[in-house]
Amino acid sequence: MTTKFLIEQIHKKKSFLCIGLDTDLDKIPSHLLKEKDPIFAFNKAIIDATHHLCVAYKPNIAFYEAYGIKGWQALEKTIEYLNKNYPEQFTIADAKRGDIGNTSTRYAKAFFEDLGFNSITIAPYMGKDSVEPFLTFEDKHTILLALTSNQGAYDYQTKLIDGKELYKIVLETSKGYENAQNLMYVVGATKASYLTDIRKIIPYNFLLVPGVGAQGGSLEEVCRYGMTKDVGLLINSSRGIIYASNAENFAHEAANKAKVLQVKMEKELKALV
Ligand SMILES: O=C(O)c1cc(=O)[nH]c(=O)n1[C@@H]1O[C@H](COP(=O)(O)O)[C@@H](O)[C@H]1O
Repeated sequence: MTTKFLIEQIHKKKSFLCIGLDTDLDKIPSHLLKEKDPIFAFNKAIIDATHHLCVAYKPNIAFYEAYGIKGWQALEKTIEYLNKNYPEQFTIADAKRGDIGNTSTRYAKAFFEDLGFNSITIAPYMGKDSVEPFLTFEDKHTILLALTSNQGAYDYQTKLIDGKELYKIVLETSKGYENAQNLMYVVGATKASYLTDIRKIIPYNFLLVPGVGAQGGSLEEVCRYGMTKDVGLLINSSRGIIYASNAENFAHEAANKAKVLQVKMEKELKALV
């Protein structure tokens, strides 16, 4: 998917919401457990009920790998369902991969070609040759972890190297990678106050911003400091939407939670024009 198409979808739907499909058998409504594939049944219901309120879905791969081959099959069915029925949705494999070049090439093939995701999250730690294999795919996006939402982000990411924070070095260095136009970055919503500095380094790139809802980040603050004239933001919420209810009408309740965020986003988009 091109970035231009993603921006068009954001304006069409008046939303830059990404719904995280962090599907956990211990948390989904118990009536689904008798389904042949409870993970897919849950995802399908959530997607069908929320697709008009969001522009992206982000399955976190850990939640599928945790169930072995069955989890992997549920992931495959979910991305196939999205690509077939809602091809306008931007899909993110939250896999946080990155390895030596020839291994990264295989990861890229797995998520971009075999599974058909539009994008993947990547850890920058192993450097240029671990990231560039993902960037060679046209109209696929590599979402590099810059400043993450968790407490551990302060262990390394904000540490100074020659007087500069490590996350700033990640941003500046990656701008020089081949096909850097295919880069997006992760910045946690809990780190909104850093966004002014971040936008000085990457004024245009899209940011994937997790951490609103369950982790306590503020959508309004993220928009205040991180929004660009082309929006430039995909704000993710996972648990806060998909586990809104355990009742039979869980998908409807999830849509209600998504709607609350979409309405706030519509307001932010109005202020932009
Ligand atoms: O790459 C991510 O998506 C990510 C980066 C980050 O810094 N923080 C973060 O929470 N995430 C992911 O975003 C989702 C957040 O989920 P909720 O806290 O339930 O909304 C999870 O899938 C996390 O793995």
